[in-house]
Amino acid sequence: MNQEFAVSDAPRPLIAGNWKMNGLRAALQEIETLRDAVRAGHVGSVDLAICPPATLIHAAVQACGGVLSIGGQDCHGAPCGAHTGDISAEMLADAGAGLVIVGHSERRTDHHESNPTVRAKTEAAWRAGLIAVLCVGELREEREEGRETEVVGGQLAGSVPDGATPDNLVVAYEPVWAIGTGLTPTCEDIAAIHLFIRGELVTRFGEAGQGIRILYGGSVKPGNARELMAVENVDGALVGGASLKATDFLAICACL
Ligand SMILES: O=C[C@H](O)COP(=O)(O)O
Repeated sequence: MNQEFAVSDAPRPLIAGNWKMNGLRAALQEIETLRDAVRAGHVGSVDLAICPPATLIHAAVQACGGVLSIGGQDCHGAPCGAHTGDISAEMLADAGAGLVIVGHSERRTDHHESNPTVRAKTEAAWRAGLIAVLCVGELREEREEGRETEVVGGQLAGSVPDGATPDNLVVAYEPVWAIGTGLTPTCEDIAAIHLFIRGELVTRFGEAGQGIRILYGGSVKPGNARELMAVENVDGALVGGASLKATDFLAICACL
């Protein structure tokens, strides 16, 4: 690693909330609370994003007043066509989204999404001008077998297209066993796998790989965020449950 670059030009942190399948229109109040906090100067030098359900994206874009990014939780690889129930990256962009989560473990599990599928979705995001927040992470048994770098390395190699830059890609490391469980890896374990991911990105993309943000996700809460966000090569967080309430989300942001 280029230590001088890492110290002087560390990426600006990103705290992204993934609401998953939660949120009716009343939840837009949470977006308004975040907007007001940013406008009041209560959020420091950190980028904020919320990925609500697709039904709320357009309204969330209106509610956020341009002071935080709104994103999708998934997109199809094609721009349009006979894919009932799916949403294209172009549709997300048309609704005002600036980013989209791809390859979340809940999509990889529930919808059997493979690495080539995630790669196609990432390319679709880029085609539509969106930042792809690409998720990787091992299962509990893979961690217990000491295979986490093998698994994550395979996901990166298979899912990340050529041409990644800090402006079009964010990687989110989310150990599947830590999602929604209240469990988190140790800081040493997070440091080790984030360093591994950084190395893979630099090997493949050169200096651009130094600037690609690597988020940690999995049971990030106000009570543990400070310690998790202080880990080297952790450039922010992908937050699930604790992003549903603006007060919790802002408390996490305050830890950076
Ligand atoms: O996308 C977010 C992650 O799946 C983390 O969810 P969680 O914070 O509820 O564990």
